[in-house]
Amino acid sequence: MSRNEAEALGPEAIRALRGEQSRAAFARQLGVTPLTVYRWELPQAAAQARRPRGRVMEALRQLSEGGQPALHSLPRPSSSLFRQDVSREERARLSPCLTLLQRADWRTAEDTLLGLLTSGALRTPAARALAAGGLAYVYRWGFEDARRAFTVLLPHLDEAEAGSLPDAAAAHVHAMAANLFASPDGRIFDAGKVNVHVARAEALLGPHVFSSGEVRCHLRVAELAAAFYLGTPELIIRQYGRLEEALMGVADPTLRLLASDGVAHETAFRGEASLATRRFRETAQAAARVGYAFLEARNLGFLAQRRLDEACEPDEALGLVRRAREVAWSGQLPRGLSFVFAARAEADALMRLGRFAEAEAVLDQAEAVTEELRWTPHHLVGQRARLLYLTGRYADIRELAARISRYDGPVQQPLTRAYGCFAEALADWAEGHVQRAAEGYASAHARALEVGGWPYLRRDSLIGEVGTRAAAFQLPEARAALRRARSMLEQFPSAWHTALLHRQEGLLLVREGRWREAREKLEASLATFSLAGDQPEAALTRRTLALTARALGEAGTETSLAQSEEELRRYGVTPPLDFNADLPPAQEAPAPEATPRLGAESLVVPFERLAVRGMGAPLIQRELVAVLEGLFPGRAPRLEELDSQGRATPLLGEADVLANEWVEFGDGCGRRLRVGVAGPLPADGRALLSALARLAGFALEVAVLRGFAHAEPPLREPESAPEVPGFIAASPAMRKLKTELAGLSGSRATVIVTGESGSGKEVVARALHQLSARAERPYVAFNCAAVPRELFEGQLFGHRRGAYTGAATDHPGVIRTAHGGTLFLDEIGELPLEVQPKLLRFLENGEIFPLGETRPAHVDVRVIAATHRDLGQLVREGRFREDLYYRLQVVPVHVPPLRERREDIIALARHFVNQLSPEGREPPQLGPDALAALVAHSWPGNVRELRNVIERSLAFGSLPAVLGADRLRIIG
Ligand SMILES: Nc1ncnc2c1ncn2[C@@H]1O[C@H](COP(=O)(O)OP(=O)(O)OP(=O)(O)O)[C@@H](O)[C@H]1O
Repeated sequence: MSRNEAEALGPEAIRALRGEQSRAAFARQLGVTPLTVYRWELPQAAAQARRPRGRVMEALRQLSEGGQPALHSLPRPSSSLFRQDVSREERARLSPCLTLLQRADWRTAEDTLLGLLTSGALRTPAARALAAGGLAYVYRWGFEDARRAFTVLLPHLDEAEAGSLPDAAAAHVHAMAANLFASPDGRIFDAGKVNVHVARAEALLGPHVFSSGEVRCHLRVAELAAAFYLGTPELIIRQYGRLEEALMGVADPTLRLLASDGVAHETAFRGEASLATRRFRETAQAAARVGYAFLEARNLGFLAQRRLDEACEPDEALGLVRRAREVAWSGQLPRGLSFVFAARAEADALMRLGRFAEAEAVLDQAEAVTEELRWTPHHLVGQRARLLYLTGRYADIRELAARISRYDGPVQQPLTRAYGCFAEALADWAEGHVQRAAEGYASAHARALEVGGWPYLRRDSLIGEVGTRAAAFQLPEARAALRRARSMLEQFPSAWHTALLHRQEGLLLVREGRWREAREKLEASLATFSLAGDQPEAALTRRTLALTARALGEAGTETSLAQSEEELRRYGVTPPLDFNADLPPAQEAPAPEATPRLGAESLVVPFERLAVRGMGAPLIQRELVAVLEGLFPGRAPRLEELDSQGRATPLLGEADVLANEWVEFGDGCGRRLRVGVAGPLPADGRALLSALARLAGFALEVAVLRGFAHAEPPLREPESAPEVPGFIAASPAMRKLKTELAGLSGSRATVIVTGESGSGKEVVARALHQLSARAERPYVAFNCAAVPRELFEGQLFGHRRGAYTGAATDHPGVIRTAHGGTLFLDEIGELPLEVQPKLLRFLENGEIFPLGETRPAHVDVRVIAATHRDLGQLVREGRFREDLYYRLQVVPVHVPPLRERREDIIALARHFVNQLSPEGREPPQLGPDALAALVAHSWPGNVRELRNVIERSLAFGSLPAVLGADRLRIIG
């Protein structure tokens, strides 16, 4: 290379070549570190200044000639990069710290790292950042203290953002930051920032970054935690399996433990309850072996809750929580959200033993922690409300409800309000306002669904709704709630909740006049509560049972009633209102006509047939019907699937014979089925039908567990996505999209809608608004491509009169106009570069600076952006800011092109024909040839093109009765 060329690439030339790119981006392009670029740009005389040499110089020269650097000819980044950035001495000092972290020896690691950072022994920025990252790791994962961790990491995060750290160190810092922003602490938690830092770290990761497998695993841990704390099931589902996959490349034992904790939660969320229990147990045990107190305690708390759901003895759960307290929370570690979860299990266990005062003290402690963390109080509402209910403090439940509904903290606000609604319903129920209580439970359920599906609140609300609807004599509604509650319990099983549901069902059966079946349910409830060691609830069920027996005119009921009430008094439980007290005494239907008795031996062969392993679901269903045909000849057995409203879809059997003896059952994955025969059946015939249906239910569940049937547990009932007027979604892809939109309706998360031009992005945005809790507030659409650059900022953020030439009046700006509602930013890719940081700021903290105003304005707006362009490409071209890009990607929604969802074509065409036909005239039918032509076309202009075709066909000539293919004139 000539001397001239070398001189041409002095600091100035390099800065010019870099242009608007960050040092990190420029360095990545050349395969060097940002520090190297920084040194190239120093004045030649500076001590640290360097000049590019060799193949890097060659690449720079290609760049300066307008070409792309031939990256393959550059030295591949290698682990030596780390050697360059951190001196040999520093490495020797840092490496033992890594070992300490891997051994979960937090105290020594803290001492050593603090010593290194304060002694001045680490001089390079990379070494200091790595040490600080390690210390933050100690605080976050060793001591569950995200705030302290943050303070340590923050200065280095700034360096990483500024591009002044080498890639490897910056990747580590971003990964740690992602984990901190995913911490359950109301002052810190920010899912958008998690996204940003995950993306930054990922962009920097490469084979040259030491322990990149570990960093990736950390990123997955952060993403999963953020999804959980944000509480959006769609986001959680998106993470399924990713953490486990990332774990495969990890050797670090501490990190493996941390990740297995996340995997256990994911398993629980998927409804694989027993596997989740096993994972919590294994993680707790493994953490105990290495002396990792925080993780042991945390998993013991979850294990205790799982065991309570599985109906273990409360003493066992208390033992688990006691151990958790011993290892972590008797002064050793600060109390974070893990403490709250453990305390919740503890309070639950204590209440089962009737130790209400102790339970209350535990709940008080836990509540103090949530307040300190500025975290949502909803985790404790269920336990607190139940405690108040059992001890007869109904006014306090109302007070609790009001307090929860007022919660205005930063996390899961709508969900917390839904819990408030739940507590209010309980207060109504306790005071006998059954109708209002039923509505309250229904509304808590609906809100939980709206804000992302929350299964546990839905389960509890549905159980409450069964009893209250029954008490209010709304029997079909009670049945519908029962069906949905059972389906929820199959996906999120809990023996204790099943016992509660049985009791509610008992109440419903009484109201339906089916007293004997009610007794059976109540006995089942009693047995399960006793199994779960819940003495007060068992006593309550015993009392209900005694009341039922009394109504049936049985002898000795007064004694058992008195005994159960005495037992309740001993525990300090106030007996609730007896909702059946005003019913007339039971009058059971006469015994059906005598038919031959069915003995136990008649069960053997049917059981054998149904219990054959290896059958898939369709075979089991057929076998069930065949078995019933054999057992009940001439009674035309049928099998049907039910939706939550009780609407039946026939699956098997003769549809034209009336079946009137039905038994409902579940397939263990949320589907409700029913099997019926023409009745009436004798009592033992009905018992046999029930037994076979149950067995078939188990067989179906086993088939699913063994992988003989495909079962994606439905996360919400299929009818949960309500209709949106004018939004056509006939294809499976669009129906799924609509369900997703309904799931997102309660969150404020920014949504980005992508899809080809004319595919319906704006329609999707509008539907999302209409489905959301903001539906009654403004929806404002703003097309970024339609506004001249110079007016852009004023139009978006508002301006005062005279703020710039031409601003003749005050303008509130579209953001303020949308306050409380939704802002749709169409063609976001056209957003001028200079406006992008301002929009980013608004997305991050809801603050805008209108032109000409001195103070920022706070606005509550949910932003939906849309683009038909490849934003990633715009980022690479430097036309769209990377940070804004990641900020927008919190919830991406893709609208497929029309050619990929042909099932929508006819539905859309009919919709447009109806919409565009002149008013007062009968819209024409689409002829068969027209339908065929519509379906055959490839629709490059998507739905817009389809709309235009229909519009054109209606515009010319008189309106025919049938629109034929000739009138459509599809072009192309
Ligand atoms: N699912 C749908 N149901 C009813 N109408 C639809 C649907 N999808 C699209 N349309 C109609 O098709 C036309 C184009 O839709 P829209 O403007 O939402 O597309 P877009 O993807 O935002 O287009 P662009 O990228 O050009 O802005 C509109 O008239 C809209 O009403």
